[in-house]
Amino acid sequence: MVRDNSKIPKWLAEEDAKEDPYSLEQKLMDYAMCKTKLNGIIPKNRNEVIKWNGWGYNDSKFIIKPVGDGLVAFTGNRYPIGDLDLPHFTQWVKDIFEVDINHKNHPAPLPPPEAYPKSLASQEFLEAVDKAGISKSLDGVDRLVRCHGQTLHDIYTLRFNLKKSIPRIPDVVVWPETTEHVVTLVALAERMTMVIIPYGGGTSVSGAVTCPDNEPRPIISLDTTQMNQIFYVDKKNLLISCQCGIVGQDLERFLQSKGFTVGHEPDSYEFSTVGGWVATRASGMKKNVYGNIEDLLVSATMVTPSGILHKKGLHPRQSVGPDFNHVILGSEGTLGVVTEVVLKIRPVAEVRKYGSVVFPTFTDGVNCMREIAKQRCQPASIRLMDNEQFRFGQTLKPAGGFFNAIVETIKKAYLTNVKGFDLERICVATLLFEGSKKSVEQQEARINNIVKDFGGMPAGEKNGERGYMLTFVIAYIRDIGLEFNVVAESFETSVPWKHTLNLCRNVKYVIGKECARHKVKRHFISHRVTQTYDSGCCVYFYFAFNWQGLDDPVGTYEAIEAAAREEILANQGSLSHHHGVGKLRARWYKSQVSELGENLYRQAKRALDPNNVFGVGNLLTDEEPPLKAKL
Ligand SMILES: Cc1cc2nc3c(=O)[nH]c(=O)nc-3n(C[C@H](O)[C@H](O)[C@H](O)COP(=O)(O)OP(=O)(O)OC[C@H]3O[C@@H](n4cnc5c(N)ncnc54)[C@H](O)[C@@H]3O)c2cc1C
Repeated sequence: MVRDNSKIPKWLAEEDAKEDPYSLEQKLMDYAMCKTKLNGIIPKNRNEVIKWNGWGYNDSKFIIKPVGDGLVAFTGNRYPIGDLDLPHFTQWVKDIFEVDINHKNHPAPLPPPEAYPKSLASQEFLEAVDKAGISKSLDGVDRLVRCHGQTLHDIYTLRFNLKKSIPRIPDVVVWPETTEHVVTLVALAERMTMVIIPYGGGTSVSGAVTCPDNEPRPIISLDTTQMNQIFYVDKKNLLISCQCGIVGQDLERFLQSKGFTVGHEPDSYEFSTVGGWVATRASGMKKNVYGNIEDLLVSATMVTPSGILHKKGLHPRQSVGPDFNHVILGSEGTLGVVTEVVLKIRPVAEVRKYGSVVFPTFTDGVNCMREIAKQRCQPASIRLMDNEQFRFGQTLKPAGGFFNAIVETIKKAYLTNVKGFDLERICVATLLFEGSKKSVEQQEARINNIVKDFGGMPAGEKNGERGYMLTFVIAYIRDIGLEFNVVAESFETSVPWKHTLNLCRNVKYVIGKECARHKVKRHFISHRVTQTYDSGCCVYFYFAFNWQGLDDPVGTYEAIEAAAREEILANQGSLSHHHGVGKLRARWYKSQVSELGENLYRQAKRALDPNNVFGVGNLLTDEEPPLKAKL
């Protein structure tokens, strides 16, 4: 950590310490402590730490050990299932997908240096970047690892299609460190007819950071990860001011060491950035206590080709016309670069406690979630898995039951007092409580009471903790699936309570029907309710299939997911609760916001970015003049 104590802001020095119980001296000390550039988890050479063609840390992955008929294990020691053999999971994979573990698809290696397309960036641009003191790279690998996010399409292309051709990759990568650097880059791009794609953690699952195939202009990948400075922590007003490239886990590590938290934990928070959260309208698992990103964002600075969009002051609320934070939120890299933000913080909770609850059926579980939301007593996080996901989760334990398996808990209870729990029908909610000891106890008691009314029963703390751990590990499964002919992806929506059960049932039905139509022999579809609100919830689907016998696995997957999305919309679900629109869902954008709404967005784009410097191609399916590339 490098400390910079030199610039204490004027406003802070000028404040009247006498009238303020939080003394000026203390403030100055806090400020000095906080003006900090973090040593972030993502280095410039991101592929040294993170997989370039898959999810997560290089040292963490599912592998098949040559034991017997093949045994799945998870490597590394970052997660609780690290370095463990997973015989139940091995069997599950064989049973569900009928995979042949002896037939492995080997992913393509990184192409050699001469294989990358020549950069289209002009000498004039490169010299201007050097002159401004901004770090840059023309290296093929640096460019390749930033041409994509985490969609199935992206990862499949990198693993299996590179041998045929290299997709459109950025022409140059730049690492600005300040808002001034970004202003310079945007001005250069505007003057030299270039495109900028802001690149944070690259965890997008909507195609939002993927380079548009047909972009003829030079593409700059503006990597924000070196913009990772904390400006200050304001303990009195409970705010943090920082740059946009800070990765979630770095932000939390820093803040928690000072006794605070933002509390925003999307499942990708190990790698996603603050700027990415704002640009995609992210939602964290603990939103019930801390809020979604739109609740946490007090102020944002966005550099656009037309100037800097930034609203004055750090007011708790304003009635000053439409809130332009909401033009920045969800802009998906199409309007400018978010360079700095002020977010709300909270003191770290005294107690963090997990829990789990079993229900006889998913319907009981959803009805209970609805009641808990109605009474507004949701813990920090509450998630309800369907039976398929519950059974799948059970397989991710080593032989001999290292974990306190939920099945054991239920069996014991079944034998003693609860009759009628069918392991083929039950569903499980995992809970995470945060707060004071007393408030957590009260919340838990209240929830357990409601749960009883819906035929549910508590299933222990360990099972809950395990459920949350699995959230992070599940993301690693797709990579090994791809090696054995299984494609997998998730998609999500938000839906009013009264349509939730129908939506879940109908989407599963449509997926089954579409799989049959596309001659998919073995598939897996599962859902969970991940967020709850007064008026509805977020439903998150996992879908995977064995692609044996199919010519175009990704095309087939996309066709089936599109049918599922149509069904979601027909069942009053939204286009997205938190993944965003990107390129994947752009075809439905107009239908969701109305023609006038889409036109309003286009006019905002024209006002902020008239020459389409931020021509990443999200939200809109076309690029009408004047958004069309000008060459
Ligand atoms: C395993 C996994 C789990 C996930 N779980 C969640 C979840 O629980 N909740 C959730 O909300 N999302 C989740 N996501 C989706 C994704 O992590 C979020 O969309 C996240 O907010 C993206 O942040 P990022 O820094 O990785 O952005 P990137 O992927 O780098 O970029 C996403 C978009 O934001 C733009 N962008 C990035 N930074 C800036 C900036 N500074 N200024 C302007 N535009 C910018 C990009 O141009 C792009 O359009 C998950 C994804 C994965 C792969």
